[in-house]
Amino acid sequence: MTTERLHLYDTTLRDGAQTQGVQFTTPEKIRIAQVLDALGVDVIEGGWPGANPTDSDFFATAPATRATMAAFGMTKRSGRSAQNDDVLAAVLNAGTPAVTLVGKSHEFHVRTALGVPLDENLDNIRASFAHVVASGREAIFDAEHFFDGYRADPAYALACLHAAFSEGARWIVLCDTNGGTLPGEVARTVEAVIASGIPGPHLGIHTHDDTGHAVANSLAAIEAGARQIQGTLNGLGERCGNANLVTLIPTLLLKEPFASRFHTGVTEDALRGLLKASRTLDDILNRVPARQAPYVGGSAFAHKAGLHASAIAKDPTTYEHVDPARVGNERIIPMSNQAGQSNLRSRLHDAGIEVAPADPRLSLILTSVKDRESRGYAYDTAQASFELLARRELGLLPRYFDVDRYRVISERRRNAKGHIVTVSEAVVTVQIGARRITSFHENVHTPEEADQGPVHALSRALAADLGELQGYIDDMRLTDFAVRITDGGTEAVTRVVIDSEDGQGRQWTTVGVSANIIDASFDALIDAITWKLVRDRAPVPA
Ligand SMILES: CC(=O)SCCNC(=O)CCNC(=O)[C@H](O)C(C)(C)COP(=O)(O)OP(=O)(O)OC[C@H]1O[C@@H](n2cnc3c(N)ncnc32)[C@H](O)[C@@H]1OP(=O)(O)O
Ligand SMILES: CC(=O)C(=O)O
Repeated sequence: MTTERLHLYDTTLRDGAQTQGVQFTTPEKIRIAQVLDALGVDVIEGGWPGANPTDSDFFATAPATRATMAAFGMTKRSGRSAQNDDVLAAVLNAGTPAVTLVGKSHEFHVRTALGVPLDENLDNIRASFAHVVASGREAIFDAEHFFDGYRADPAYALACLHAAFSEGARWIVLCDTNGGTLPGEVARTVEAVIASGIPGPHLGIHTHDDTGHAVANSLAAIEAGARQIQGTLNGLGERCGNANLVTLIPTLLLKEPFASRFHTGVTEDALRGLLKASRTLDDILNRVPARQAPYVGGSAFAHKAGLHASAIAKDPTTYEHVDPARVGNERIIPMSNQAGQSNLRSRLHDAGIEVAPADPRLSLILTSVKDRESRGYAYDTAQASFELLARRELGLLPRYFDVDRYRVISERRRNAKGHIVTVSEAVVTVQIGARRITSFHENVHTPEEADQGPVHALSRALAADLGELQGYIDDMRLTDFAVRITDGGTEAVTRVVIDSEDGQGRQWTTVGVSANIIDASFDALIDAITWKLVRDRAPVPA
């Protein structure tokens, strides 16, 4: 059966750059363009040349891509010709094969934001697209506020679309700029646009997520006939973001009615790189990946409840809508107070520990997990701490070292130049086999330096000298440290969760709980080091 082509248009580098708190550098934009190209999108909108130095630099140094590169700008301003509009000239001068111009299609915005007569806006759209088309570029019209405009004055909104289309625009993109439209209305409006004479294969959809419906609105537009979908990686974008391509792409490839009616430029193989593409963007933005992101989130295929884990062990399709491997994700059966023996045996198996179903120690481990969770621990993320707990109950945890004592002091004072600094000192004494080792670490930092401080000093002192074990932990690094005040039964306690990684690319999470934040951190640090020693099969010191 032949399928119809859907075109994916990415605007991470333009609308995504309008996300509050996001500021890409040129090298970052280049890297993201390469990720998008490898994924298989059709168009990469690189930014607005002339609007800021980064976007101009990007187009000057843009990587060669299989995807079509588009420069973004706006229709010409009133009072000058398209040829003499310097903003439009900068967009065309970027020399991209495609040019996207945003223009008004809502009479309220023409009157209020532009302050020009309605006919003049139509003339500006026509003149702009005639100019872009004459320059030999693929011309794309982003009809701003189209759905609101159509609701207010359908004839005028449609006239704006036809002004661009009649001058040769290849794509007419209906924008839900304020993100307030719902799927039913999107579908009806797209059908009306097609009925007005703009065929579906020339229609695109650009949605925002202000009601949480950006993806649903895009799908509604496709079902109604639109054939280009605009969106961003991880749903970046102005305010609440744009339609998330990381959600849309697998939906279009794996879900009906889309999978059997359409195809895109994304191959099955590239789809398996989806999680990596999403995480690369998080890495660049220094963001913690959203656990509950559809398809690619760390929890997207995490089966926490005992009943789920039990059925998953029999057949994963019982609780999974797609195979996680198809999007590069994996199944997790976490441990927690919601778990049963199926979760437990699955986690132990992942850790290389086989325990027979009837082994009474399974109940002891479960009881211990549930008891500790009631005191504030959380093992569904801290899988490494869970593994150590289980090994302890099973008598499989080597005794690598004992901590005799630690001391931490934090002092705020003025340094010799009169600047305020915080000095954190930590001393740790450990017993390793027959040796007793005392290590010291001091850091001096400004009050704003969040990655320094007493816990940092403590972790450095602890990892400074572990005798013959030192070689096993030298490549270890703490990557995240999260503190939460939680209700541990009768009173509030502090839960510290630490993420670590090593030179082999392994990442693991540990947890510590105490009324005292330093104690909680210390326990999580000890678990982090111990897990690394267990995984590296370090010999127990004599
Ligand atoms: C819906 C969207 O997300 S569209 C993309 C929006 N993105 C951005 O705005 C980011 C990049 N923008 C910028 O760097 C700047 O706004 C620039 C360089 C484009 C323009 O800067 P300035 O010349 O200082 O203008 P400013 O940003 O204050 O206002 C925009 C002007 O463009 C006009 N304008 C807005 N849309 C259009 C349009 N589609 N066609 C023609 N003119 C327009 C406005 O009426 C306003 O004109 P005015 O100054 O005469 O009132
Ligand atoms: C063009 C665009 O980004 C919008 O209308 O939302």
